[in-house]
Amino acid sequence: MDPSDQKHFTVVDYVIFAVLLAASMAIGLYYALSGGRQRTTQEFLMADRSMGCLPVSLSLIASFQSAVAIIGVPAEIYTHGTQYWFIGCAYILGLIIPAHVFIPVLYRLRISSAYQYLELRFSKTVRICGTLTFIFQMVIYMGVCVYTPAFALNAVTGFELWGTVLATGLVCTLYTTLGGLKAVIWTDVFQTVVMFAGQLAVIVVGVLRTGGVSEVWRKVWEGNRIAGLDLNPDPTERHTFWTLGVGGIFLMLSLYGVNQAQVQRYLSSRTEKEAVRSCYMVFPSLQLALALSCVMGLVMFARYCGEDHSDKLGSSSRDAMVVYFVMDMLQGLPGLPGLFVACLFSAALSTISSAFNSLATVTMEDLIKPHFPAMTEARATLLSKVLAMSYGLLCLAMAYLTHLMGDSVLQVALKIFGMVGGPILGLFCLGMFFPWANSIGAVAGLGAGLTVSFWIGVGSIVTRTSGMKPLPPDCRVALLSNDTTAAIQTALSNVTLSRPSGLKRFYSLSYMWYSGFNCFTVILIGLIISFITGPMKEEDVTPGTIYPLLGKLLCFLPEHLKKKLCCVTPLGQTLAPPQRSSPPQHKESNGLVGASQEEMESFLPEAPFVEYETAV
Ligand SMILES: O=C(O)CCCC[C@@H]1SC[C@@H]2NC(=O)N[C@@H]21
Ligand code: NA
Repeated sequence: MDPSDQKHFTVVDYVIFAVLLAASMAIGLYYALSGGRQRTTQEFLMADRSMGCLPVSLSLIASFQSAVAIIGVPAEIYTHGTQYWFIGCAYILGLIIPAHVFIPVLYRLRISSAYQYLELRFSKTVRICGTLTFIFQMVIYMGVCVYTPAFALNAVTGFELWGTVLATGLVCTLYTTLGGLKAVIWTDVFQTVVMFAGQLAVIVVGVLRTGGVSEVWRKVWEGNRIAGLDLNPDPTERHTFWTLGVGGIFLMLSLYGVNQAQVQRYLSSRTEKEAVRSCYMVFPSLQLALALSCVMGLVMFARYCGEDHSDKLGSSSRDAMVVYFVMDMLQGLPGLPGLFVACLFSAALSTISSAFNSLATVTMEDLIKPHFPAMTEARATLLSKVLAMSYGLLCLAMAYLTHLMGDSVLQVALKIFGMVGGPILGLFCLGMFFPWANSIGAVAGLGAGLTVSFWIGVGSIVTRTSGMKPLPPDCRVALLSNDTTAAIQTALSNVTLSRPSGLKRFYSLSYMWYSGFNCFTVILIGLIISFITGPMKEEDVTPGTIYPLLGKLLCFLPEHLKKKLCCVTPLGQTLAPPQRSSPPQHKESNGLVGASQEEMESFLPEAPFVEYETAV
C-alpha cells in the first residue's frame, strides 16, 4: 500500500493501545503477588477451583473469539453475505450438550487436564495421543491469532509488523507466566469488554458516516448481501443452513465440549453448577459477538460498495480491508482508532493467553508429571511457568508460518478446528457414549480420523475453488478496478461451474463439515477395531467415565425394556471401582489417575451416573 494513503495513528491512539497492554500486565502482576502467589499448580493451572460463573463465562468467550473473528467475519460477510450468521443456530446445541454431557462427566472426575479422562477411560497411550493432538492444534491456531492483528494493521497503517508480534507475544507470555489461570481469566474479562466496545464504536461511527441505518440497509439489500435460509443439502456447498447450523454444532462441541482451554475453565469453577451456568451464560455473549462482527461486515459493504479503492489497497486481502474500513471510518476521531487497535489486540491476547495456559497445563499434567511423580510443588510450578514462556516463543515462530498460508484467516482457523478438533471430539465421544470401545480402537480411530482429515484438508487446498459471490452490476467491489470487475462478471456469468465428481467431490466437502465428518470417522473406525480386537466389558470400564447416552435417549422406554435393550440400569449407589490392573504409579493430588481404591470411591460421581450391570 502506498504510504500516501496510509492511515496514521495519533499519539492518543498509541496511548490507548499502550494502556491496554499495561492494564493486562497489571492484572497479571496482581495475581502473581496476591492470593497464594501462584506457588502451587492447583492455583497456577486451576485457579484453586474457586472461580464464579461470570468471569468464567466471559473467559470462555474470549478463548475462541480472537482477532480472527473480529477481522475474518466482517470480511466473510462483505464477500459472501450474511449466510455465515446462521452459525449462531449451532450455538444452541453447541452449548447445551457441553453443559449437560461433557461438563458433568469431566467435572466429577476432578481432573486438571481433559486428557486425563482418556487415561481413565482407555489407557495412558490414548491420553498421550490426545494431548499431542491438542498441542498440535493449539500451536498452529496460536500462530494464526498472533499473526492476524499484526498483519492487518501493518497492511493498512504501516504499524511495525514483527515489532507488534513481539510486543503482543511478550506481554501475553509475561502475564500468563506470572499470574496463571486467575490472571488469564480476569484479563479475558477485561479484554472481552474492550473487544465489544471497539466493535460497537466502529459500527456506530460507520453507520453514521454511511448515511444512517436505512441507507445502510438499502445498500446491503440491493447488494444482495442479506442471505435467506439456504436449505441446499449439498455437503460441498460452502455455507448453507446445514453446514453452518448442523456442521457448526460439531465445531462448537470440539471447542466448548472437549478443548482443554474451555474444559480447564469449567474445572476451575467452584462447583459443577457454576460451570454449567457459565456454559449457559456464554450463549447470549457469543450471539452478541457474532452479531457485532456480522453487522460490521454489512456496514463495510454499504460503505464501499460502489466506490473504488483498488488503488489504495492493491493486492492485500479482504482481511486487511476490514482494518482499512475501520481506519477510514475512525479518521479524525482521535482515540477511536486506538480503541479499535486495543480491541483487536484484546481479542488476540485473550485467546493466546488461554492457549498458553492450557498448553502448559496439559504438558505438565499429561507429559511431565506422570514421569516425575516425586516432583515437588515448587519445582512443578516453576516448570509450568517455563513451559508457558516456551510456548510463547514457539507461537511467534508459528506466526511466521501463518504468513505463508494465504487463505482468509477465518477459513484457516475454522479448518484447523475441523481437521484437528474434530478427531479429538470423536475420541471423547467414542469413550463417553460407547462402553465397548477399547484402547486399541481409540488409537486406531484417532489415527484414521487425523489421516482422513488431512487428506481432505490438503486435497481441498490443492484443488481450491473459492469464488466470490457474484455482485449486482451496479455495485463494483472496492478492491477490484472496473475492468477487472467486468472481467469477473463475464467470466462468472458464462462459466457453468462444472460439478466436481468422485475424489474432487470428496475434496470439495464444505470445511464446516470437517468437525462432524472427522468425529464420525473416529467413532466408526474406533468401534470397528474395538469389536475386532475384543470389545471392553462394561464392568471393566472405570466408573464415571461413561455418559448413559442410550439410557437417556431411550428414557421413554419402561425399565424392563431398557434393561433388555441396552443393559443399562441406573443403580442407587456407585459400585466399588474395579481392581486397577496396574498398581497406582503415583499419587496425583488432583486427579484419579493411579489413585488408590478409597480415593477412587471418594471421587466417584453420585448415583445419577450409570453403572453397568451385566446383561441379564
Ligand atoms: O475467532 C477465532 O479465533 C476463531 C474463529 C471463531 C471460532 C469459532 S466459530 C464458532 C464459535 N464462535 C466464536 O466466537 N468462536 C467459535
Ligand atoms: Na480472544
